[in-house]
Amino acid sequence: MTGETPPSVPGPRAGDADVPGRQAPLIRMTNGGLRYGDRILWKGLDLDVRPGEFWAVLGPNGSGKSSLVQALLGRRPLTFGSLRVLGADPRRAARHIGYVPQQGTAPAHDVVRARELVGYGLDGHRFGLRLGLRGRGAATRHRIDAVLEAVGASAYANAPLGTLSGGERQRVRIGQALATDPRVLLCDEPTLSLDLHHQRAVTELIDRRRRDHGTAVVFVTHEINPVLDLVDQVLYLAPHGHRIGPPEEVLTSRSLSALYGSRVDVLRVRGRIVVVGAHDQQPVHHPGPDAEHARETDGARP
Ligand SMILES: Nc1ncnc2c1ncn2[C@@H]1O[C@H](COP(=O)(O)OP(=O)(O)OP(=O)(O)O)[C@@H](O)[C@H]1O
Repeated sequence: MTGETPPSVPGPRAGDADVPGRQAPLIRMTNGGLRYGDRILWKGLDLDVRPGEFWAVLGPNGSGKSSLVQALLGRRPLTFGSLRVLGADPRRAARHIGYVPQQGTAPAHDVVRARELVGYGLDGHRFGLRLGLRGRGAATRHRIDAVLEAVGASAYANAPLGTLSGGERQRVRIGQALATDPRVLLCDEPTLSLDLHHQRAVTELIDRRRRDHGTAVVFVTHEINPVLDLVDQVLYLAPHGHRIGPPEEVLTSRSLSALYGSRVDVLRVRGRIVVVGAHDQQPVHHPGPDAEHARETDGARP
């Protein structure tokens, strides 16, 4: 769709060789870390996000989930380690990354019409404003219409964003993120403050994209249950380090108690996960330089 050749993906990491047929990662972070001033948000992160995978990023307020998304977008350089997206510096891969931000528009976006916002996605002007759709070719207009239809937003294509409900706006934003045919989709709490019906609609749109096109999804959320059936890997960022693995390995009482440094109970009730004692509203205090990552001490990482 973009007419550009995407940057190539990296070769195998040590250990990949014993997994025949495994696709090369679209995102590879090696020993990644981020620090603001003297505060380390996270460090020692090794991520391999492969085509079609759905990653959920969980953790309490202030644990650095959005900062991780900013790093993957190439807006926030890592303090430690290395990051390649489609085998390149993330800024070079930006054209192939779709980004769905949190609810709540910048006021400047309120007057922008839904089809204009999708148009910015097509132009690669996802993060700024451009004026009007005049001068665009018929092919572009058709593409915008097709995207709006795919996300179920045709009915309000010409409505200013400020007049749409939260759920309607999120559909349009997903359209904007999908407009360039992204190979990686970064979603920062895209369902926050949506009702259950709209949460489901939004996650279905994202899931359909990865199933139909092999787009890798990184999905930041405070609420795992609406996406639990979709998740391949969880990255849990917490006060005492981080943990990576499938939900059944990461979301356990033992694992979360280690991550929070206090007793946390994980209960499974009718297919839902209930976490008791994780103090999600408590700001993260920072691991000192000698703090071990829970996944390193736990010894249960695959
Ligand atoms: N540019 C910055 N300079 C300094 N500190 C920052 C900067 N951006 C974010 N922070 C701090 O880093 C911490 C992590 O922020 P971030 O938004 O990544 O957390 P989060 O896990 O997404 O939180 P929430 O769940 O509340 O959205 C916060 O304490 C925030 O104040």
